[in-house]
Amino acid sequence: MKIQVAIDLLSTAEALQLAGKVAPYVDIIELGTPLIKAEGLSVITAIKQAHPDKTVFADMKTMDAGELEADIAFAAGADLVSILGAADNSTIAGAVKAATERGKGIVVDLIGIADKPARAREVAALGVQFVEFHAGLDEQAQPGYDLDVLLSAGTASQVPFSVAGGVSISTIANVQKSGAQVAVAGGAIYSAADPAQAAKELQAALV
Ligand SMILES: O=C(CO)[C@H](O)[C@H](O)COP(=O)(O)O
Repeated sequence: MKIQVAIDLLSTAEALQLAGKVAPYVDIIELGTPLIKAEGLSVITAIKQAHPDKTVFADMKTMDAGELEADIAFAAGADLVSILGAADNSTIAGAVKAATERGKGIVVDLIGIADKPARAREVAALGVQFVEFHAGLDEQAQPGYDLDVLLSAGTASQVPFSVAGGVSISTIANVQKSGAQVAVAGGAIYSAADPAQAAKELQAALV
């Protein structure tokens, strides 16, 4: 299983600093949606230039104009771009077209989707690289939030998937057992007193 650090900070300087600390322990560096909105596509270029050996994930959360939005993120240096699972299939297909032309990949984010396994199977058939089983920050903050529900849905989908939704050192073993290809960790790394140590411990917890 790969580890993806989600950088939900708000400046390129902070993102570069964090990425510099944790890069040795992660496979994928994600530029979070708030970061891209705050800094623009230039943050993607800055991170890719600093870490050309890492997969750079632009969390665009695109809902429309899939081909155009994916293409501008790829042109800026992204290797993977997220499109929302709630988008029309034509939006996802357009993004996959842009990815294919550039030799890159699309990840569909199932945030807000009720029947995640069913939608995962539909979008997998459109040629996406993997599907993200995702409970967003607001959903995680609600009482009764349970990551295991997300993990069970991922396993049931029988398609290549990642998991995002409060993944931490106490849950990463269960994420791996679920069969996920990628564990996404944001706050567990960027809010840690020592982000490099936190990322190192997540990596060391993998079997
Ligand atoms: O995409 C996101 C929010 O929409 C986050 O990056 C994702 O949820 C991972 O962060 P955390 O591990 O803190 O939940």
